[in-house]
Amino acid sequence: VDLSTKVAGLSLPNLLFNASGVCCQTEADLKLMIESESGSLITKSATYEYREGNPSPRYLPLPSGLGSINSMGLPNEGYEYYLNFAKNYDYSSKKPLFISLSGLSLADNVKMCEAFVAADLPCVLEVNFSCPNVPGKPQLGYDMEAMENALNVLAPLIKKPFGVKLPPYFDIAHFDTAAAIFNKFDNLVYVTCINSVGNGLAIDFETESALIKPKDGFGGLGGLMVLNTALANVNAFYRRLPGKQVIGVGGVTSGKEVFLHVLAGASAVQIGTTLKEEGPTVFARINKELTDIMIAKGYKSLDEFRGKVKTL
Ligand SMILES: O=C(O)c1[nH]c(=O)[nH]c(=O)c1Cl
Repeated sequence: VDLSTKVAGLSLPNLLFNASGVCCQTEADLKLMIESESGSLITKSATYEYREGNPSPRYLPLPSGLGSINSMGLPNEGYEYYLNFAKNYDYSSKKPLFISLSGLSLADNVKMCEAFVAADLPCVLEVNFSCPNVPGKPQLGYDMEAMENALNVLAPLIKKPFGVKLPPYFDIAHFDTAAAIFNKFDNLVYVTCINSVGNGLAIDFETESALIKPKDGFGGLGGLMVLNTALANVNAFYRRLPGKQVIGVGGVTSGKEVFLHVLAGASAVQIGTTLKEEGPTVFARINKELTDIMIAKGYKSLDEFRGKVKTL
């Protein structure tokens, strides 16, 4: 069976890669991704300056096994580190490169995009709209006016095809409003759904304490528990963004959830919590599981069932 796919004009030998933030902060992490059976790789969201991030514990798998919680606080090496990585990347390799940018202000996003545009590299830029915005204001992805203003500045600046990373939405009117904004930008060629489900709280029964240190224990939720929200966001934007693509992420533990993400409309599928817990061998395992599922169901390629989720 053929697990290859195209996203933003890039050809991926298979549809799987890392969720931004997992196994992608340092060159050592990114080397593990290059050596893995993933079809691509994306860097940790970059800010203009290096960031240490929040105090630990700041990421934990949940005792229930149903997912994870994190309040990393955007730890990253600073955008020039990833620009340098992108300049030295072997673009003749079969794995295309995605770069995630998450400026703490529109001005920072502009400066970082200008630097990448000036370098004119084959990697694809993805702007993270789930990034913390002005304190006291909602994250960019939940401020529709601010999101449109940012795209009015960044889309023309980036010029080439690019993508955005979106928080989960939970209201049909929000899917409609967000999609109407994205449809105004021709070079916004894909959306990645979903980022973690924001501001969950994990409490330990024995110690009666929050599990993570930052933000009184509040953090983004990932893993199997967010699968159905992820599938809804993938399918909602698949239906609303004709001519654009969706990268699905959220809740992937096996080939089965990858199959569901593609049924919902995903062109590629990212793995976060399960990659963090299992390591990069997860890609070989899940590619095999998906292959077995496709053989059992009689599909030879992803196109045969992409977006074909039935309704009753
Ligand atoms: O705390 C983080 O670094 C973080 N954590 C997430 O779950 N999603 C993000 O986009 C970011 Cl930027």
